[in-house]
Amino acid sequence: MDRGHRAAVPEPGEPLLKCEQLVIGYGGKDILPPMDLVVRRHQFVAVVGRNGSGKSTWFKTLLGLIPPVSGRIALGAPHIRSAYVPQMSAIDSLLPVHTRELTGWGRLSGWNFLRPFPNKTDRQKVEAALDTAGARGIAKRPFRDLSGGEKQRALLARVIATEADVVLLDEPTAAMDAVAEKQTMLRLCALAHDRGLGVVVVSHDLSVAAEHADVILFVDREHRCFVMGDARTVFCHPAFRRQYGDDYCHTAPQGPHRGNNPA
Ligand SMILES: Nc1ncnc2c1ncn2[C@@H]1O[C@H](COP(=O)(O)OP(=O)(O)OP(=O)(O)O)[C@@H](O)[C@H]1O
Repeated sequence: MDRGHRAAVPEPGEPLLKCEQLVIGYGGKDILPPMDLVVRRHQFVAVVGRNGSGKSTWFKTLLGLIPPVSGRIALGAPHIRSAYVPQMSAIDSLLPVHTRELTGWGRLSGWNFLRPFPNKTDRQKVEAALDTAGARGIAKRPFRDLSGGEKQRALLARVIATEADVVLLDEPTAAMDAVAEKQTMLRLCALAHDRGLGVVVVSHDLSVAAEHADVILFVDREHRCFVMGDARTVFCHPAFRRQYGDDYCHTAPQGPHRGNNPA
């Protein structure tokens, strides 16, 4: 298993996003117990769990799209900004825009939507984001004509263009082939480790999550629990084995528990 890129991983830094006794759910009814965790700069967090376990609900709560049942979400500092890539099924595929324009939307905030990117800095940031996401080859193509994996690359470019401090990506490689998935995970690693973002990714590919993430968050709505730690800590935990069996524990890469302690 390729873990060479970890050698240069800096220690997790400044807290970006904090969950303090956060309880998520719908209509005031919780689906998981209270959660305390911190997403830090330079950290790549993978969120795993069976279908319906609460991963997207957690993301939506972090983004303010769903109110918490109780507890608190806090930014590490007032200037911290977050950005989100939803699941593919949540994206309107009929969007009448090209990839470059879509990436430019990542630069929109406040009243900026009134000007179609005349600003040189914005244009440069968009081009850089297309390169970073590996989306230059599809920059001129209409979003609606792209394949599923290409659409995901375009959305990655858009989220990079935001220059957010913490990015939340819900299954960003679900439609990609194995090569594109690996490239994308390495790009996300570079965003975290080299550029110092906090990167949080929902993934159903446990091997890929184990290979790339510094920290794994396992969510289990059925048994109302979650486990957080490095791949071995999580994959060998009884709660995880109850859902996924023992195989992942036997093959889990060994690595330091990077620690993601409550604030
Ligand atoms: N608006 C809603 N009202 C009530 N329950 C909901 C609502 N949206 C989702 N749920 C339920 O909350 C639970 C968690 O859903 P969520 O979408 O967070 O799961 P997930 O872990 O992201 O699943 P998947 O891997 O399939 O994307 C599910 O049982 C789902 O049916």
